[in-house]
Amino acid sequence: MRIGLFGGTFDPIHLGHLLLAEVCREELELDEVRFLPAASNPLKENGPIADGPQRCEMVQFAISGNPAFAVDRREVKRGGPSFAVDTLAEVAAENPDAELFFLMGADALADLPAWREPGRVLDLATIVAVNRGDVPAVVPPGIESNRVRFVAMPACDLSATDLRRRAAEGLSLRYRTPAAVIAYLHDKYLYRI
Ligand SMILES: Nc1ncnc2c1ncn2[C@@H]1O[C@H](COP(=O)(O)OP(=O)(O)OP(=O)(O)O)[C@@H](O)[C@H]1O
Ligand SMILES: O=C(O)c1ccc[n+]([C@@H]2O[C@H](COP(=O)([O-])O)[C@@H](O)[C@H]2O)c1
Repeated sequence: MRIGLFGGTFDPIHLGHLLLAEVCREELELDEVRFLPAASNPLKENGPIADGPQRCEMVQFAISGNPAFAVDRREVKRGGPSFAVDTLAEVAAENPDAELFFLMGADALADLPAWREPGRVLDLATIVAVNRGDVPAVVPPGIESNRVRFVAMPACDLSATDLRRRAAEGLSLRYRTPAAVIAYLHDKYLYRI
């Protein structure tokens, strides 16, 4: 079993996330990709705007109908800063025969040396890194390059920040995130000011 874990704040999930997961699934022949909404990113000063259950629900809507994608709510249930090493250790213990892959964009790879126990993260999972828009993924200093795989994704400029801004300004989110997510945002009046 080859399991991809895709950690993110997903505030909200957008088509860049879905495309990243799909190109990695295909390229690395993953049996499944588990989206892992973080309770909060330990390196970010400001927490997410939508709460954990809301971000999980949006991910669930976005991936519905894709049998290879799943949402894993453990970090939101655990609460506090979400350290990848804790989650990977749990998933590894639950799936002793699985090979784990942790998916991320170039910006997240650049931050990896600042994560908790990056060496142990690399022992537990192969890192799979994609370009973020036109910015290529590059192995940062101190990270063992033979534990990182690169996957090329069609450049996508979308960010959750941009979606939140558009939502606040009442601009269209159509084709930036799945329709069911847009409906949920409208319904919950999320990111409006
Ligand atoms: N357009 C994109 N192209 C490639 N990777 C992306 C893209 N958007 C997000 N990612 C990656 O997805 C993961 C989760 O990202 P996150 O949920 O923080 O979204 P974001 O769009 O970066 O959010 P924000 O704008 O709030 O910082 C990270 O590894 C990030 O690099
Ligand atoms: O483990 C850590 O120390 C660590 C530090 C920063 C970020 N992360 C994880 O990296 C993932 C991407 O975070 P984000 O906020 O860029 O979407 C998400 O799963 C975070 O929990 C993990």
